[in-house]
Amino acid sequence: MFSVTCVAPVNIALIKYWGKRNEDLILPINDSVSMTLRTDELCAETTITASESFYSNKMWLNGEEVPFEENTRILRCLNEVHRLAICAGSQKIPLSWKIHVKSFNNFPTAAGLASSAAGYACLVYSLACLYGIPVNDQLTTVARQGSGSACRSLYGGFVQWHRGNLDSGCDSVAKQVVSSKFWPNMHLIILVVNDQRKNTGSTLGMQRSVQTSQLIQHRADKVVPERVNQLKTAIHKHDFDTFAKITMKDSNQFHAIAMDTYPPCVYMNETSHSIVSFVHDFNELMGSSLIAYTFDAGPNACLYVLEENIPKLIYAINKAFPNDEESADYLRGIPLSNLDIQSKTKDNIFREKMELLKIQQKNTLKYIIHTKVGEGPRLLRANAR
Ligand SMILES: Nc1ncnc2c1ncn2[C@@H]1O[C@H](COP(=O)(O)OP(=O)(O)OP(=O)(O)O)[C@@H](O)[C@H]1O
Ligand SMILES: C[C@@](O)(CCOP(=O)(O)OP(=O)(O)O)CC(=O)O
Repeated sequence: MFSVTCVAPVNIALIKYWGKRNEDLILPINDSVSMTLRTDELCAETTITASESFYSNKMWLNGEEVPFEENTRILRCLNEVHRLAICAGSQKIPLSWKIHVKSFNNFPTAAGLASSAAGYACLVYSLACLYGIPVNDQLTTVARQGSGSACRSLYGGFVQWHRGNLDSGCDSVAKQVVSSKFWPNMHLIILVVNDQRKNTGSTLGMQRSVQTSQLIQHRADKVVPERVNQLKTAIHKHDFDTFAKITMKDSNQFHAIAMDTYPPCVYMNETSHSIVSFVHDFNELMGSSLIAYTFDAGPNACLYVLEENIPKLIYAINKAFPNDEESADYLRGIPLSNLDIQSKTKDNIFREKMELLKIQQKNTLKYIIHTKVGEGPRLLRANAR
């Protein structure tokens, strides 16, 4: 009996993947670029056991058994890893042995917080560790077939998923742009507006967009290629202002396409839109873009911010989105206590500016997660008995 336990991170796209040119192989119509988050706050943890005595493949997600043999995405990942093991001549364990997969997410599943990205990246990475095959660009083509965005979670830092041109999908791979060490003070504040299961999943939503949106092809052909280059240049130069503008514009364009879909996919809600206004008001008052928002297929806001600007941002969030609770349950993740938020209340000019922010109703945010750029998946344990 062999078993491995691994963790894999979530990634949040700056340039969004939305639309497939091949549904089975999960081949996208455009490149995308993301930032991988550290695993301390958001991760999937997966244990895979292979044994000669298991009769069938089984899987449990967050403690509940879920179908394995009926899930074509999981089967495809397993078959592809087997194929790579054969190609690599790896004979660590017999491919005929059945496996049991147990996976947990330490955050809400299927709520628009990229659980499928962390989950499939963790599954594929764990299979690679189990069968002794290397983690490289080829492995990202396997994670891609679990969930498109999962291919980007196999690397840390900033990652580009190249759409590729081949029908086989061999060139539709993720590659690291820069490691997490390159911009270590890049943090993320997630404003959780709703952590319930969402209405239209990404898979169905983007399928409908490809079929009905007249804007989507223009985005893929004309807008994204230029944006990807500009964003990568901004990352290489540590140019937060440009990084922020591109990120916000791309989030807005993705939601414009979701709305151009027929029937429309409405992912953002009233609170999401008030967060957008808040960020623009804050940046305007500060005289440059200190925060960038992005929204995936749900109402929750991901705010990119440099570490040195977090005290200002948290002060402003508390002002504009007042909350009765200030417990650890409301402010989750990297502790804010060691950040000098109080000193901002003594800065008169800053305080006066913050008086101009529009105040929302109390308790509109459910909770806040503070995290930062992080590394790719890692092996926690391996056992042989
Ligand atoms: N740890 C995991 N291991 C394996 N599969 C997982 C795991 N977590 C989630 N999944 C799969 O991903 C599905 C959820 O994907 P879905 O795209 O609906 O939500 P999401 O990834 O949280 O949101 P989004 O992709 O819009 O950010 C689950 O139903 C399950 O099939
Ligand atoms: C809005 C997004 O988060 C969409 C993610 O879509 P998925 O990767 O969940 O879709 P499938 O490939 O069908 O599994 C944007 C992004 O992460 O790039």
